[in-house]
Amino acid sequence: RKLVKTLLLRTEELAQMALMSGIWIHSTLNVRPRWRFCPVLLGRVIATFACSGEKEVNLAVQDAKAAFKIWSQKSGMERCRVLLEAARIIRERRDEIATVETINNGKSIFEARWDIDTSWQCLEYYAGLAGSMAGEHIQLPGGSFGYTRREPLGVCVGIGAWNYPFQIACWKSAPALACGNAMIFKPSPFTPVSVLLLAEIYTEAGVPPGLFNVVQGGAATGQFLCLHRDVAKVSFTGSVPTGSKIMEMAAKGIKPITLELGGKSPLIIFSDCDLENAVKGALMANFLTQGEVCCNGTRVFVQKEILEKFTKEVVKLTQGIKIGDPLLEGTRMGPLINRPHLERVLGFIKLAKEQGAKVLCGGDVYVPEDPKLKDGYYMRPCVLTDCRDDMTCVREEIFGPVMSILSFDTEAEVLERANNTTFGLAAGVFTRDIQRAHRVVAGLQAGMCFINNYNVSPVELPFGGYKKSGFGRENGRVTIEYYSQLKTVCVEMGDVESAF
Ligand SMILES: NC(=O)c1ccc[n+]([C@@H]2O[C@H](COP(=O)([O-])OP(=O)(O)OC[C@H]3O[C@@H](n4cnc5c(N)ncnc54)[C@H](O)[C@@H]3O)[C@@H](O)[C@H]2O)c1
Ligand SMILES: NCCCC=O
Repeated sequence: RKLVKTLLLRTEELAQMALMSGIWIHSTLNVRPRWRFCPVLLGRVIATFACSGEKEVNLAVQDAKAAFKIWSQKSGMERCRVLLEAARIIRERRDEIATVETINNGKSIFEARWDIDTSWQCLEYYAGLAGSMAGEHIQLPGGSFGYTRREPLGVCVGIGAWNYPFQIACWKSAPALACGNAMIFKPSPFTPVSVLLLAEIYTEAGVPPGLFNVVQGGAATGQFLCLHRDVAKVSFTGSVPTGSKIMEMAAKGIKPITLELGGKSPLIIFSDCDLENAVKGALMANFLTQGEVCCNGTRVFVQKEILEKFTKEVVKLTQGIKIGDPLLEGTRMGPLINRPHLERVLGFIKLAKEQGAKVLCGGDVYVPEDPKLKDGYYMRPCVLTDCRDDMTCVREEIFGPVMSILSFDTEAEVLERANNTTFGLAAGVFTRDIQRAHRVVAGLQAGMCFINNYNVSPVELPFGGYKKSGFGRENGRVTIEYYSQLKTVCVEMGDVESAF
């Protein structure tokens, strides 16, 4: 807790520095237990974080177990009040948290505020459910009966990706805490800062000490958490390869897991769509958070009749996206997370060109005029056309601002092509034909489907993937199932009828 406090002080300094100079954090250092890692700001180290090793993970689990004993005995309404208070504090500190998140990740302050909104909304939503969680009463012969109790799992672990650091921590911890669990959260070492504010806020709202604990570090720290015998569940957000490792570790302890993994989602634009909305939807589907969004609709299938018109409008709007200092109100695209990732994304574009795609705009490094931003990992958002289904840019998750446009003729054809992927996180359809919209969505192999919009995140709706995009859900009522277990109690009101 002492460490967290020190880091919180550091976070305040960070926010101050950011406000003064318009900057961002990036961290590219190797992270191993007991090593220290340093997010870097404009080439300067801005904070130093200690990686948690086995000893620290054990301490966090020990604290969480103690807190669980207290928290799990509280009534749903008592938990509800604490979560509502935490939601209120997040709302009150929205701009401050958004500023820290912008520094943490590089996304525009405009967008970071949306993330903070979907964060406090999530806490409010599960606060509302906490008080109404209940089991069933089942009548049996002879006056006997049974009932079920919905019980928490124990100490849950949350492991987060770097693209939505604060939001991911809230989407995992809110349902976990509402169900009566404790949570230990490990953010990505690229974005270690903002979740510390969440820990502070939960404490201020009244959760017992240790109930929401943050440990810092990378893969090794994550492994200590996943393999710990007293950890009851792991909820993971990240890439498919890491998700597969989490599954292996969980299998050793027969632990339930939630996996929120990557995607290569289709966005289908039929010729009868409202073109203006479809164009706006395509930008929403591709360029939020510098394109570093798991559910992005990066395979944009456009019906041939409107291909030219749609493409022209998309390119026009894409070229108008304001790139720059993410802390400025007018900016809509900041720098990518770090240099290796920027290079990886540019590599995908190079390969796309080699494979026959045409770059209609962007796809190159962007150097802002402001000299203090010159070392940022900026690129201009890219629209690719002449794409084919077999190209690497159409098959693999790029996780950057790169939209691939493909054309199609018929509904049956596009549905087959849209589903021809190992991923299944999201999908979108733009059409004015209501029957077609629902018919196509029913045929899409994706967990989160949008009709006539894209990448909106109402916390009331379950979010999660099909196929290699994972399983389990975040948000919505169903997530209660993933953070609780049912105990059945069978009550005999008569005498024992013995076989012996
Ligand atoms: N489906 C979703 O909700 C969702 C949301 C955001 C990001 N993502 C996906 O996340 C990926 C990008 O995020 P990333 O680069 O941070 O992913 P990543 O898999 O590299 O890392 C995710 C987290 O796992 C930790 N980790 C790495 N190796 C580990 C191991 N062996 N054991 C335990 N923990 C380990 C990392 O430190 C980090 O905290 C993309 O594929 C994106 O699509 C999915
Ligand atoms: N707003 C939800 C984004 C989750 C994926 O990256």
